Amino acid sequence: MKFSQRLVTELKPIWEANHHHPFVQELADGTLDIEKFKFYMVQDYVYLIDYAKLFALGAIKATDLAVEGKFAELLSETLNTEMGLHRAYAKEFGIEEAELENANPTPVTLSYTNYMLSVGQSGGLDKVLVALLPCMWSYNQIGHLLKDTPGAKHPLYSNWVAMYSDDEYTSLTNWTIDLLDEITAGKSEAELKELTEIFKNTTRYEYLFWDMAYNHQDWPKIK
Ligand SMILES: Cc1ncc(CN)c(N)n1
Repeated sequence: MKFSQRLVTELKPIWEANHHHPFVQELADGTLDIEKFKFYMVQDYVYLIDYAKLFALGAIKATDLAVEGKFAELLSETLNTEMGLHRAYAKEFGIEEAELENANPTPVTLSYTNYMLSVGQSGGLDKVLVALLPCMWSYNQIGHLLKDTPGAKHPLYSNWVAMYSDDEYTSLTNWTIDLLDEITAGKSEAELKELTEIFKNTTRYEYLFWDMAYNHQDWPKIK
């Protein structure tokens, strides 16, 4: 069995909990409170500033030129296309770009990005991949799940659904999954277990991120 198939089989309950989170469900129904979406969008922008660096780490740790180039493409897509969507939303909400960029990360945002970056910096390409993959892969699946829901026609949420179900995003996600399968073929059970733990942690962070956005979880208001 390919390692990617093993991951989704082993982690099915968490994986599906992400798909069924109320934030995602209400996005699909088009009933999500706009204030929750705004809070999410700002936090997601701050998240992506650091997440994009994982692709730079992928390029550093790549052992061939084609892989290095693809990570450069992923970095560029994140900074320009994906974050471009957030900048367009911010404009619509009257949020200045500087405000977006300098927003204070919540405890969950900070912990999630710090975890990924620390795993990515200390490990090889395999660890970079399992750290970053739940983010891409779960959003691509959610994008496809939402393609035929009212959310895909919603005046505000349709662009979000279109971004993550898009062919380009799907093909970059599939490339990343295939690379993981390629470089994990032949690894020992102990190595695969360690990689599964990292993938599990970032999958759980995805859940925490939806929860943080849905419940507006921020730092305590103590001066
Ligand atoms: C928290 C989070 N996870 C995943 C994605 C998709 N790149 C995102 N924008 N934000």
